[in-house]
Amino acid sequence: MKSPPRSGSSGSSTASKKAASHPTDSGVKKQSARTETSGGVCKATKGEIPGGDKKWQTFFGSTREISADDETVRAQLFDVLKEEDSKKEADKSSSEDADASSSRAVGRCSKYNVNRLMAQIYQDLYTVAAAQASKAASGETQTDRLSLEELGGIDPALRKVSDGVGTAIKAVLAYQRNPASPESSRIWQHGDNTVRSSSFDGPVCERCSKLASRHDWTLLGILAHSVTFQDAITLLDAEAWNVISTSIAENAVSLTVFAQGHSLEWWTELIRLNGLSPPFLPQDFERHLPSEPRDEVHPHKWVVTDNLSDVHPPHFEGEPQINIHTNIYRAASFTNSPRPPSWPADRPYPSDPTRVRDPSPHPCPTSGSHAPCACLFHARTWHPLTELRAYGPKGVGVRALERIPAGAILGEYVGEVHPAAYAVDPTYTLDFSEPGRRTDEVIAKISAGRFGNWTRFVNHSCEASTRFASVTLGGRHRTVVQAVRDIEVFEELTVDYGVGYWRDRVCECGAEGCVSRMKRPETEEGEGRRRWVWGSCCL
Ligand SMILES: C[S@@+](CC[C@H](N)C(=O)[O-])C[C@H]1O[C@@H](n2cnc3c(N)ncnc32)[C@H](O)[C@@H]1O
Repeated sequence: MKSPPRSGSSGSSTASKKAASHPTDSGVKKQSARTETSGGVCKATKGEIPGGDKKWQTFFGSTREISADDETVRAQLFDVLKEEDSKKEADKSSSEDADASSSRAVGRCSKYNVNRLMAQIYQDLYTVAAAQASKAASGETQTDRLSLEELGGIDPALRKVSDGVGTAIKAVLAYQRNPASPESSRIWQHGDNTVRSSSFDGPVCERCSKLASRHDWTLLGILAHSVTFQDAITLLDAEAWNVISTSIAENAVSLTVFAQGHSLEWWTELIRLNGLSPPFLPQDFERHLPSEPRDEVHPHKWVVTDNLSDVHPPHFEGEPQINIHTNIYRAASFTNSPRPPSWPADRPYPSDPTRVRDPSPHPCPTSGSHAPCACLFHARTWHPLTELRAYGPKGVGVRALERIPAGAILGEYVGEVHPAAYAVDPTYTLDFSEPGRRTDEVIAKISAGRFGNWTRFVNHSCEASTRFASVTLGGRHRTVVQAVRDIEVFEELTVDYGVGYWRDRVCECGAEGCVSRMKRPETEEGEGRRRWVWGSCCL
Protein backbone atom coordinates (compact mmCIF):
# COMPACT_ATOMS: atom_id res chain seq x y z
CA MET A 1 0.00 0.00 0.00
CA LYS A 2 1.26 3.42 -0.89
CA SER A 3 2.61 5.81 1.67
CA PRO A 4 -0.03 8.30 2.85
CA PRO A 5 -0.20 11.87 1.62
CA ARG A 6 1.05 14.39 4.14
CA SER A 7 -1.51 16.23 6.20
CA GLY A 8 -2.26 19.53 4.53
CA SER A 9 -0.05 18.69 1.52
CA SER A 10 -0.93 20.28 -1.80
CA GLY A 11 -1.47 16.82 -3.25
CA SER A 12 -4.58 16.14 -1.22
CA SER A 13 -7.85 15.53 -3.08
CA THR A 14 -10.81 17.87 -3.04
CA ALA A 15 -12.48 15.53 -0.59
CA SER A 16 -9.54 15.53 1.73
CA LYS A 17 -9.24 19.31 1.55
CA LYS A 18 -12.88 19.49 2.52
CA ALA A 19 -12.14 17.06 5.32
CA ALA A 20 -9.21 19.11 6.50
CA SER A 21 -11.38 22.20 6.66
CA HIS A 22 -13.77 20.36 8.99
CA PRO A 23 -12.09 20.05 12.35
CA THR A 24 -13.19 16.88 14.09
CA ASP A 25 -15.84 18.76 16.00
CA SER A 26 -18.40 16.02 16.01
CA GLY A 27 -15.79 13.42 16.78
CA VAL A 28 -14.58 15.33 19.80
CA LYS A 29 -18.13 16.01 20.90
CA LYS A 30 -18.95 12.35 20.52
CA GLN A 31 -16.00 11.42 22.62
CA SER A 32 -16.99 13.62 25.49
CA ALA A 33 -20.63 12.58 25.22
CA ARG A 34 -19.67 8.95 25.43
CA THR A 35 -17.36 9.46 28.35
CA GLU A 36 -20.00 11.48 30.11
CA THR A 37 -22.71 8.90 29.52
CA SER A 38 -20.62 5.96 30.61
CA GLY A 39 -19.57 7.88 33.67
CA GLY A 40 -23.21 8.71 34.45
CA VAL A 41 -24.68 5.27 33.90
CA CYS A 42 -25.51 3.31 36.99
CA LYS A 43 -24.68 6.19 39.26
CA ALA A 44 -28.35 6.55 40.06
CA THR A 45 -29.41 4.53 43.02
CA LYS A 46 -32.77 4.11 44.74
CA GLY A 47 -34.63 7.39 44.95
CA GLU A 48 -31.64 9.42 43.84
CA ILE A 49 -32.38 12.14 41.30
CA PRO A 50 -29.17 13.42 39.75
CA GLY A 51 -29.31 16.38 37.37
CA GLY A 52 -31.68 18.82 39.12
CA ASP A 53 -35.35 18.11 38.54
CA LYS A 54 -34.65 15.33 36.04
CA LYS A 55 -35.52 11.85 37.19
CA TRP A 56 -33.31 8.94 36.25
CA GLN A 57 -33.43 5.25 36.87
CA THR A 58 -31.46 2.22 35.94
CA PHE A 59 -32.89 -0.75 34.15
CA PHE A 60 -30.87 -3.66 32.85
CA GLY A 61 -27.84 -1.58 33.68
CA SER A 62 -28.82 1.34 31.46
CA THR A 63 -30.02 4.76 32.46
CA ARG A 64 -33.05 6.63 31.23
CA GLU A 65 -34.67 9.88 32.07
CA ILE A 66 -38.21 9.13 33.10
CA SER A 67 -39.63 12.62 33.16
CA ALA A 68 -40.00 12.46 29.37
CA ASP A 69 -43.51 11.59 28.27
CA ASP A 70 -44.24 9.11 25.53
CA GLU A 71 -44.66 11.77 22.87
CA THR A 72 -41.24 13.23 23.54
CA VAL A 73 -39.62 9.83 23.36
CA ARG A 74 -41.46 9.04 20.10
CA ALA A 75 -40.15 12.29 18.69
CA GLN A 76 -36.66 11.31 19.72
CA LEU A 77 -37.08 8.00 17.98
CA PHE A 78 -38.36 9.19 14.63
CA ASP A 79 -39.58 12.71 14.11
CA VAL A 80 -36.34 14.58 14.68
CA LEU A 81 -34.57 12.33 12.21
CA LYS A 82 -37.32 12.80 9.66
CA GLU A 83 -36.74 16.52 9.73
CA GLU A 84 -33.10 16.09 8.81
CA ASP A 85 -33.99 13.66 6.06
CA SER A 86 -36.68 15.84 4.57
CA LYS A 87 -34.11 18.61 4.09
CA LYS A 88 -32.08 16.21 1.92
CA GLU A 89 -35.21 15.22 0.04
CA ALA A 90 -36.10 18.84 -0.64
CA ASP A 91 -32.69 19.40 -2.27
CA LYS A 92 -32.96 16.27 -4.38
CA SER A 93 -36.49 16.43 -5.61
CA SER A 94 -37.20 20.05 -6.47
CA SER A 95 -37.88 19.17 -10.12
CA GLU A 96 -39.78 15.96 -9.44
CA ASP A 97 -43.49 15.45 -9.35
CA ALA A 98 -44.66 16.33 -5.84
CA ASP A 99 -46.80 13.24 -5.16
CA ALA A 100 -44.32 10.74 -6.51
CA SER A 101 -41.55 12.46 -4.62
CA SER A 102 -43.36 12.41 -1.30
CA SER A 103 -44.18 8.71 -1.54
CA ARG A 104 -40.55 7.91 -2.34
CA ALA A 105 -39.45 10.16 0.49
CA VAL A 106 -41.37 8.03 2.99
CA GLY A 107 -39.54 4.89 1.86
CA ARG A 108 -36.14 6.52 1.94
CA CYS A 109 -36.95 8.33 5.12
CA SER A 110 -37.77 5.22 7.07
CA LYS A 111 -34.70 3.40 5.79
CA TYR A 112 -32.52 6.33 6.75
CA ASN A 113 -34.08 6.65 10.16
CA VAL A 114 -34.00 3.02 11.03
CA ASN A 115 -30.23 2.96 10.54
CA ARG A 116 -29.84 5.90 12.87
CA LEU A 117 -32.04 4.22 15.43
CA MET A 118 -30.08 0.99 15.10
CA ALA A 119 -26.89 2.98 15.67
CA GLN A 120 -28.41 4.28 18.88
CA ILE A 121 -29.02 0.69 20.02
CA TYR A 122 -25.34 -0.18 19.43
CA GLN A 123 -24.38 3.00 21.28
CA ASP A 124 -26.58 2.02 24.25
CA LEU A 125 -25.06 -1.47 24.41
CA TYR A 126 -21.58 0.06 24.30
CA THR A 127 -22.48 2.45 27.12
CA VAL A 128 -23.87 -0.30 29.34
CA ALA A 129 -20.86 -2.55 28.71
CA ALA A 130 -18.49 0.32 29.54
CA ALA A 131 -20.43 1.06 32.74
CA GLN A 132 -20.34 -2.61 33.74
CA ALA A 133 -16.60 -2.71 33.10
CA SER A 134 -15.97 0.34 35.26
CA LYS A 135 -18.21 -1.04 38.01
CA ALA A 136 -16.36 -4.33 37.90
CA ALA A 137 -13.02 -2.48 38.06
CA SER A 138 -14.14 -0.50 41.10
CA GLY A 139 -15.46 -3.61 42.85
CA GLU A 140 -19.00 -2.22 42.97
CA THR A 141 -21.77 -4.82 43.22
CA GLN A 142 -25.14 -4.96 41.50
CA THR A 143 -27.06 -4.80 44.76
CA ASP A 144 -27.71 -1.06 44.65
CA ARG A 145 -29.90 -1.42 41.57
CA LEU A 146 -33.65 -1.09 41.75
CA SER A 147 -35.59 -4.35 41.77
CA LEU A 148 -37.97 -5.11 38.92
CA GLU A 149 -40.97 -4.57 41.18
CA GLU A 150 -39.68 -1.12 42.10
CA LEU A 151 -39.02 -0.34 38.46
CA GLY A 152 -42.52 -1.41 37.46
CA GLY A 153 -43.94 0.88 40.11
CA ILE A 154 -42.04 3.86 38.74
CA ASP A 155 -42.56 3.33 35.04
CA PRO A 156 -45.27 1.07 33.60
CA ALA A 157 -43.55 1.08 30.20
CA LEU A 158 -40.49 -0.54 31.72
CA ARG A 159 -42.70 -3.02 33.49
CA LYS A 160 -44.09 -4.04 30.10
CA VAL A 161 -40.62 -4.50 28.65
CA SER A 162 -39.39 -6.55 31.60
CA ASP A 163 -42.54 -8.68 31.52
CA GLY A 164 -42.25 -9.11 27.77
CA VAL A 165 -38.60 -10.09 27.84
CA GLY A 166 -39.05 -12.41 30.81
CA THR A 167 -42.17 -14.12 29.50
CA ALA A 168 -40.80 -14.62 26.03
CA ILE A 169 -37.50 -16.05 27.21
CA LYS A 170 -39.24 -18.33 29.68
CA ALA A 171 -41.45 -19.59 26.86
CA VAL A 172 -38.50 -20.37 24.63
CA LEU A 173 -36.60 -22.11 27.41
CA ALA A 174 -39.64 -24.18 28.36
CA TYR A 175 -40.06 -25.23 24.76
CA GLN A 176 -36.38 -26.09 24.39
CA ARG A 177 -36.42 -28.21 27.54
CA ASN A 178 -39.61 -30.07 26.68
CA PRO A 179 -41.73 -29.12 23.67
CA ALA A 180 -44.53 -31.41 24.88
CA SER A 181 -44.82 -30.04 28.41
CA PRO A 182 -48.08 -28.33 29.42
CA GLU A 183 -46.09 -25.18 30.15
CA SER A 184 -44.67 -25.15 26.64
CA SER A 185 -47.90 -25.87 24.85
CA ARG A 186 -49.64 -23.20 26.87
CA ILE A 187 -47.25 -20.50 25.77
CA TRP A 188 -45.55 -21.82 22.69
CA GLN A 189 -47.21 -22.65 19.45
CA HIS A 190 -45.56 -25.69 18.06
CA GLY A 191 -45.06 -26.16 14.31
CA ASP A 192 -45.19 -22.83 12.56
CA ASN A 193 -42.54 -21.34 14.85
CA THR A 194 -44.76 -18.56 16.13
CA VAL A 195 -46.02 -17.71 19.57
CA ARG A 196 -49.65 -17.62 20.64
CA SER A 197 -50.38 -13.99 21.22
CA SER A 198 -53.41 -14.77 23.37
CA SER A 199 -51.11 -16.14 26.06
CA PHE A 200 -49.28 -12.87 26.43
CA ASP A 201 -50.03 -9.64 28.05
CA GLY A 202 -50.37 -7.11 25.26
CA PRO A 203 -48.34 -6.09 22.20
CA VAL A 204 -45.00 -5.60 23.97
CA CYS A 205 -44.98 -9.21 25.14
CA GLU A 206 -46.02 -10.33 21.72
CA ARG A 207 -43.24 -8.35 20.05
CA CYS A 208 -40.71 -9.77 22.52
CA SER A 209 -41.98 -13.26 21.88
CA LYS A 210 -41.74 -12.92 18.13
CA LEU A 211 -38.18 -11.68 18.41
CA ALA A 212 -37.27 -14.49 20.78
CA SER A 213 -38.79 -17.12 18.54
CA ARG A 214 -37.37 -15.77 15.28
CA HIS A 215 -33.80 -15.46 16.55
CA ASP A 216 -31.58 -16.96 19.14
CA TRP A 217 -33.41 -15.91 22.31
CA THR A 218 -30.20 -14.48 23.72
CA LEU A 219 -30.62 -11.60 21.28
CA LEU A 220 -33.67 -10.45 23.19
CA GLY A 221 -31.72 -10.53 26.45
CA ILE A 222 -29.03 -8.38 24.83
CA LEU A 223 -31.41 -5.87 23.28
CA ALA A 224 -33.21 -5.41 26.58
CA HIS A 225 -30.15 -3.46 27.77
CA SER A 226 -30.76 -0.69 25.24
CA VAL A 227 -33.04 2.15 26.30
CA THR A 228 -33.66 2.90 22.62
CA PHE A 229 -34.87 -0.67 22.13
CA GLN A 230 -37.05 -0.41 25.24
CA ASP A 231 -38.62 2.77 23.88
CA ALA A 232 -39.05 1.38 20.38
CA ILE A 233 -40.71 -1.86 21.44
CA THR A 234 -43.05 -0.01 23.79
CA LEU A 235 -43.97 3.07 21.79
CA LEU A 236 -43.70 2.53 18.06
CA ASP A 237 -46.78 1.76 15.99
CA ALA A 238 -47.04 -1.52 14.10
CA GLU A 239 -45.63 -0.17 10.84
CA ALA A 240 -42.59 1.46 12.41
CA TRP A 241 -41.95 -1.55 14.64
CA ASN A 242 -42.05 -3.76 11.58
CA VAL A 243 -39.27 -1.70 9.98
CA ILE A 244 -37.16 -1.83 13.14
CA SER A 245 -37.65 -5.53 13.76
CA THR A 246 -36.68 -6.25 10.15
CA SER A 247 -33.44 -4.37 10.67
CA ILE A 248 -32.89 -6.17 13.98
CA ALA A 249 -33.37 -9.45 12.09
CA GLU A 250 -30.83 -8.38 9.45
CA ASN A 251 -28.34 -7.43 12.14
CA ALA A 252 -29.02 -10.22 14.64
CA VAL A 253 -25.55 -11.77 14.34
CA SER A 254 -23.89 -8.36 14.40
CA LEU A 255 -25.70 -7.31 17.59
CA THR A 256 -24.87 -10.59 19.33
CA VAL A 257 -21.20 -10.38 18.37
CA PHE A 258 -21.10 -6.72 19.38
CA ALA A 259 -22.43 -7.53 22.85
CA GLN A 260 -20.01 -10.37 23.31
CA GLY A 261 -17.05 -8.46 21.81
CA HIS A 262 -17.65 -5.69 24.34
CA SER A 263 -18.07 -8.20 27.21
CA LEU A 264 -21.63 -7.08 27.91
CA GLU A 265 -22.87 -9.11 30.88
CA TRP A 266 -26.33 -9.35 29.39
CA TRP A 267 -27.49 -12.30 31.48
CA THR A 268 -27.05 -10.78 34.93
CA GLU A 269 -30.35 -8.90 34.84
CA LEU A 270 -32.22 -11.79 33.26
CA ILE A 271 -31.20 -14.01 36.15
CA ARG A 272 -33.12 -11.64 38.36
CA LEU A 273 -36.32 -12.45 36.48
CA ASN A 274 -38.07 -15.24 38.32
CA GLY A 275 -37.67 -18.62 36.76
CA LEU A 276 -34.50 -18.02 34.78
CA SER A 277 -31.77 -20.03 36.39
CA PRO A 278 -28.17 -18.97 35.94
CA PRO A 279 -26.78 -22.17 34.43
CA PHE A 280 -29.01 -21.88 31.39
CA LEU A 281 -27.97 -18.47 30.31
CA PRO A 282 -24.22 -18.15 29.82
CA GLN A 283 -23.76 -21.78 28.87
CA ASP A 284 -26.34 -21.61 26.16
CA PHE A 285 -24.67 -18.52 24.76
CA GLU A 286 -21.18 -19.92 24.99
CA ARG A 287 -22.18 -22.82 22.79
CA HIS A 288 -21.96 -20.31 19.97
CA LEU A 289 -19.28 -17.92 21.05
CA PRO A 290 -16.83 -18.41 23.89
CA SER A 291 -16.78 -15.40 26.16
CA GLU A 292 -13.65 -13.27 26.33
CA PRO A 293 -11.87 -12.15 29.45
CA ARG A 294 -12.42 -8.51 30.18
CA ASP A 295 -8.77 -7.61 30.58
CA GLU A 296 -8.69 -5.90 27.22
CA VAL A 297 -11.91 -4.57 25.80
CA HIS A 298 -11.46 -4.04 22.11
CA PRO A 299 -14.19 -4.69 19.66
CA HIS A 300 -12.49 -6.55 16.84
CA LYS A 301 -12.12 -10.08 18.08
CA TRP A 302 -14.70 -11.58 15.74
CA VAL A 303 -15.59 -11.46 12.09
CA VAL A 304 -19.37 -11.12 11.67
CA THR A 305 -20.88 -13.53 9.15
CA ASP A 306 -24.43 -14.37 8.06
CA ASN A 307 -24.70 -17.21 10.61
CA LEU A 308 -23.65 -17.02 14.25
CA SER A 309 -22.05 -20.45 14.00
CA ASP A 310 -19.65 -19.17 11.28
CA VAL A 311 -18.38 -16.21 13.33
CA HIS A 312 -14.60 -16.55 13.74
CA PRO A 313 -11.58 -14.57 14.91
CA PRO A 314 -9.49 -13.06 12.09
CA HIS A 315 -6.58 -15.20 10.83
CA PHE A 316 -3.67 -14.62 8.48
CA GLU A 317 -1.74 -17.52 6.98
CA GLY A 318 -3.16 -19.89 9.58
CA GLU A 319 -2.18 -17.72 12.56
CA PRO A 320 -4.55 -15.61 14.70
CA GLN A 321 -4.18 -11.89 14.07
CA ILE A 322 -3.12 -10.21 17.27
CA ASN A 323 -4.35 -6.80 18.39
CA ILE A 324 -1.74 -4.18 19.35
CA HIS A 325 -2.00 -0.48 20.14
CA THR A 326 1.42 0.85 19.09
CA ASN A 327 3.99 -0.03 16.45
CA ILE A 328 6.53 -2.75 17.27
CA TYR A 329 10.12 -1.82 16.39
CA ARG A 330 12.94 -4.37 16.71
CA ALA A 331 16.44 -3.07 15.91
CA ALA A 332 17.56 -6.63 15.12
CA SER A 333 15.30 -6.81 12.07
CA PHE A 334 17.14 -3.78 10.58
CA THR A 335 20.74 -4.87 11.16
CA ASN A 336 21.08 -6.99 8.00
CA SER A 337 19.37 -4.44 5.78
CA PRO A 338 21.34 -1.66 4.09
CA ARG A 339 20.58 1.91 5.02
CA PRO A 340 18.15 3.23 2.35
CA PRO A 341 19.38 6.29 0.38
CA SER A 342 16.46 8.38 1.66
CA TRP A 343 17.21 7.64 5.34
CA PRO A 344 17.63 11.13 6.95
CA ALA A 345 21.31 12.08 7.39
CA ASP A 346 20.82 13.18 11.00
CA ARG A 347 18.96 10.02 12.08
CA PRO A 348 21.18 7.17 13.35
CA TYR A 349 20.81 3.87 11.50
CA PRO A 350 19.24 1.67 12.55
CA SER A 351 16.78 3.42 14.83
CA ASP A 352 13.00 3.47 15.15
CA PRO A 353 11.89 5.58 12.15
CA THR A 354 8.51 6.37 13.73
CA ARG A 355 10.15 8.06 16.73
CA VAL A 356 10.41 11.86 16.50
CA ARG A 357 14.00 13.17 16.49
CA ASP A 358 15.04 15.67 19.13
CA PRO A 359 14.87 18.45 18.09
CA SER A 360 12.28 17.54 15.48
CA PRO A 361 12.05 19.48 12.21
CA HIS A 362 8.27 19.03 12.55
CA PRO A 363 6.78 20.62 15.66
CA CYS A 364 3.90 18.87 17.39
CA PRO A 365 0.66 20.40 16.02
CA THR A 366 -0.86 20.47 19.52
CA SER A 367 1.95 21.76 21.77
CA GLY A 368 4.13 23.41 19.09
CA SER A 369 7.13 21.70 20.70
CA HIS A 370 10.17 20.61 18.65
CA ALA A 371 11.07 18.16 21.40
CA PRO A 372 9.28 14.81 21.75
CA CYS A 373 6.10 15.60 23.67
CA ALA A 374 3.47 13.66 25.56
CA CYS A 375 0.43 14.97 23.68
CA LEU A 376 -2.43 12.51 23.60
CA PHE A 377 -3.52 10.82 20.44
CA HIS A 378 -7.30 11.10 20.55
CA ALA A 379 -8.03 8.16 18.29
CA ARG A 380 -6.70 5.98 21.11
CA THR A 381 -9.53 7.09 23.33
CA TRP A 382 -12.25 7.76 20.76
CA HIS A 383 -12.57 5.04 18.24
CA PRO A 384 -15.76 4.84 16.23
CA LEU A 385 -18.10 1.91 16.76
CA THR A 386 -17.27 -0.49 13.96
CA GLU A 387 -17.22 -4.21 13.37
CA LEU A 388 -15.23 -6.67 11.31
CA ARG A 389 -17.42 -8.31 8.71
CA ALA A 390 -17.04 -10.83 5.89
CA TYR A 391 -17.34 -9.00 2.54
CA GLY A 392 -17.40 -11.88 0.04
CA PRO A 393 -14.40 -11.93 -2.34
CA LYS A 394 -12.77 -8.97 -0.58
CA GLY A 395 -12.42 -10.97 2.64
CA VAL A 396 -12.75 -9.26 5.99
CA GLY A 397 -13.73 -5.58 5.97
CA VAL A 398 -14.87 -2.92 8.42
CA ARG A 399 -18.49 -1.74 8.79
CA ALA A 400 -19.46 1.50 10.54
CA LEU A 401 -21.93 1.08 13.42
CA GLU A 402 -22.34 4.80 13.87
CA ARG A 403 -22.33 7.88 11.69
CA ILE A 404 -18.78 9.18 11.18
CA PRO A 405 -18.26 12.83 10.25
CA ALA A 406 -15.89 13.94 7.49
CA GLY A 407 -12.46 14.75 8.87
CA ALA A 408 -12.66 12.41 11.88
CA ILE A 409 -9.45 10.55 12.66
CA LEU A 410 -10.53 6.97 13.20
CA GLY A 411 -7.40 5.20 14.29
CA GLU A 412 -3.69 4.68 13.71
CA TYR A 413 -2.42 2.06 11.27
CA VAL A 414 -0.02 0.06 13.47
CA GLY A 415 2.04 -3.06 12.94
CA GLU A 416 5.63 -4.33 12.91
CA VAL A 417 8.17 -1.81 11.65
CA HIS A 418 10.45 -3.39 9.01
CA PRO A 419 13.29 -2.13 6.81
CA ALA A 420 12.37 -0.50 3.50
CA ALA A 421 13.43 -3.61 1.55
CA TYR A 422 10.92 -5.82 3.42
CA ALA A 423 8.74 -7.84 1.04
CA VAL A 424 7.49 -10.82 3.06
CA ASP A 425 3.91 -9.60 3.61
CA PRO A 426 2.61 -7.84 0.50
CA THR A 427 -1.00 -7.86 1.75
CA TYR A 428 -0.96 -5.67 4.86
CA THR A 429 2.23 -3.65 4.34
CA LEU A 430 2.16 0.12 4.22
CA ASP A 431 5.08 2.25 3.04
CA PHE A 432 6.47 4.62 5.65
CA SER A 433 8.32 7.84 4.86
CA GLU A 434 9.16 10.78 7.10
CA PRO A 435 6.73 13.69 7.25
CA GLY A 436 7.86 16.48 4.96
CA ARG A 437 9.66 14.06 2.61
CA ARG A 438 8.36 12.72 -0.71
CA THR A 439 6.07 9.71 -0.33
CA ASP A 440 8.33 7.60 -2.58
CA GLU A 441 11.24 8.17 -0.16
CA VAL A 442 10.33 5.06 1.73
CA ILE A 443 12.50 4.50 4.81
CA ALA A 444 10.52 1.65 6.40
CA LYS A 445 7.48 -0.57 6.00
CA ILE A 446 4.71 -1.23 8.51
CA SER A 447 3.41 -4.77 8.27
CA ALA A 448 0.14 -5.56 10.05
CA GLY A 449 -0.38 -9.16 8.94
CA ARG A 450 0.27 -10.74 12.35
CA PHE A 451 0.26 -7.78 14.74
CA GLY A 452 -1.98 -4.80 14.08
CA ASN A 453 -5.33 -3.30 14.95
CA TRP A 454 -8.71 -3.04 13.22
CA THR A 455 -7.48 -0.49 10.66
CA ARG A 456 -5.61 -3.27 8.81
CA PHE A 457 -8.98 -4.70 7.77
CA VAL A 458 -10.17 -1.60 5.91
CA ASN A 459 -10.59 -2.74 2.32
CA HIS A 460 -9.71 -0.71 -0.76
CA SER A 461 -12.15 1.26 -2.89
CA CYS A 462 -11.42 3.41 -5.90
CA GLU A 463 -13.99 5.80 -4.37
CA ALA A 464 -12.76 5.50 -0.80
CA SER A 465 -14.48 6.96 2.25
CA THR A 466 -11.22 7.38 4.21
CA ARG A 467 -7.56 8.10 3.46
CA PHE A 468 -4.22 7.43 5.06
CA ALA A 469 -2.73 10.62 6.49
CA SER A 470 0.54 11.34 8.28
CA VAL A 471 0.52 13.10 11.61
CA THR A 472 3.23 13.75 14.19
CA LEU A 473 1.90 13.58 17.72
CA GLY A 474 3.06 12.45 21.14
CA GLY A 475 6.67 12.02 20.00
CA ARG A 476 5.72 9.71 17.12
CA HIS A 477 5.17 9.94 13.39
CA ARG A 478 1.89 8.16 12.81
CA THR A 479 -0.14 7.00 9.84
CA VAL A 480 -3.80 7.49 10.62
CA VAL A 481 -7.06 6.64 8.89
CA GLN A 482 -9.16 9.76 8.35
CA ALA A 483 -12.71 10.05 6.99
CA VAL A 484 -12.78 12.09 3.77
CA ARG A 485 -16.56 12.40 3.81
CA ASP A 486 -19.45 11.68 6.12
CA ILE A 487 -19.84 7.92 6.49
CA GLU A 488 -23.32 6.57 7.14
CA VAL A 489 -24.31 3.89 9.65
CA PHE A 490 -23.73 0.36 8.23
CA GLU A 491 -21.54 1.64 5.37
CA GLU A 492 -18.29 -0.22 4.72
CA LEU A 493 -15.20 1.87 5.50
CA THR A 494 -12.78 1.93 2.57
CA VAL A 495 -9.41 3.48 1.81
CA ASP A 496 -7.39 3.92 -1.38
CA TYR A 497 -4.37 1.56 -1.36
CA GLY A 498 -2.86 3.25 -4.44
CA VAL A 499 -2.72 2.08 -8.02
CA GLY A 500 0.45 0.03 -7.60
CA TYR A 501 -1.29 -2.36 -5.21
CA TRP A 502 -3.64 -3.51 -7.98
CA ARG A 503 -1.01 -4.15 -10.67
CA ASP A 504 -1.25 -7.92 -10.15
CA ARG A 505 -4.59 -8.10 -8.35
CA VAL A 506 -8.22 -7.54 -9.27
CA CYS A 507 -10.12 -4.90 -7.37
CA GLU A 508 -13.71 -5.83 -6.56
CA CYS A 509 -14.83 -2.45 -5.26
CA GLY A 510 -17.36 -2.07 -8.06
CA ALA A 511 -16.87 1.70 -8.35
CA GLU A 512 -17.68 3.32 -11.66
CA GLY A 513 -14.07 4.36 -12.21
CA CYS A 514 -12.50 1.25 -10.64
CA VAL A 515 -8.85 0.68 -11.47
CA SER A 516 -9.53 -2.93 -12.47
CA ARG A 517 -12.26 -1.97 -14.91
CA MET A 518 -9.97 0.56 -16.51
CA LYS A 519 -7.28 -2.07 -16.97
CA ARG A 520 -9.50 -3.75 -19.59
CA PRO A 521 -10.46 -0.95 -22.00
CA GLU A 522 -11.15 -3.33 -24.91
CA THR A 523 -13.68 -5.45 -23.04
CA GLU A 524 -17.33 -4.59 -23.10
CA GLU A 525 -17.14 -3.67 -19.44
CA GLY A 526 -14.22 -1.32 -19.98
CA GLU A 527 -15.57 0.35 -23.12
CA GLY A 528 -16.43 3.97 -22.80
CA ARG A 529 -14.61 4.22 -19.51
CA ARG A 530 -11.47 6.15 -18.76
CA ARG A 531 -8.27 4.60 -20.03
CA TRP A 532 -5.78 3.84 -17.32
CA VAL A 533 -2.03 4.19 -17.60
CA TRP A 534 -0.20 3.06 -14.46
CA GLY A 535 0.41 5.97 -12.21
CA SER A 536 -1.76 8.49 -14.02
CA CYS A 537 -5.22 8.66 -15.41
CA CYS A 538 -5.99 9.87 -18.93
CA LEU A 539 -9.46 11.35 -19.08
C1 LIG B 1 -5.07 -4.92 3.99
S1 LIG B 1 -5.97 -6.32 3.59
C2 LIG B 1 -7.61 -5.87 3.97
C3 LIG B 1 -8.27 -6.90 4.85
C4 LIG B 1 -8.55 -8.19 4.14
N1 LIG B 1 -9.76 -8.10 3.34
C5 LIG B 1 -8.63 -9.37 5.09
O1 LIG B 1 -9.46 -10.26 4.88
O2 LIG B 1 -7.88 -9.42 6.03
C6 LIG B 1 -5.88 -6.23 1.84
C7 LIG B 1 -6.46 -7.43 1.12
O3 LIG B 1 -7.88 -7.41 1.17
C8 LIG B 1 -8.45 -7.78 -0.08
N2 LIG B 1 -9.12 -6.59 -0.64
C9 LIG B 1 -9.18 -5.36 -0.11
N3 LIG B 1 -9.87 -4.52 -0.89
C10 LIG B 1 -10.26 -5.23 -1.95
C11 LIG B 1 -10.97 -4.90 -3.13
N4 LIG B 1 -11.44 -3.69 -3.37
N5 LIG B 1 -11.14 -5.88 -4.05
C12 LIG B 1 -10.67 -7.13 -3.83
N6 LIG B 1 -9.99 -7.50 -2.74
C13 LIG B 1 -9.79 -6.56 -1.81
C14 LIG B 1 -7.30 -8.20 -0.95
O4 LIG B 1 -7.12 -9.57 -0.78
C15 LIG B 1 -6.15 -7.44 -0.36
O5 LIG B 1 -4.90 -8.06 -0.65
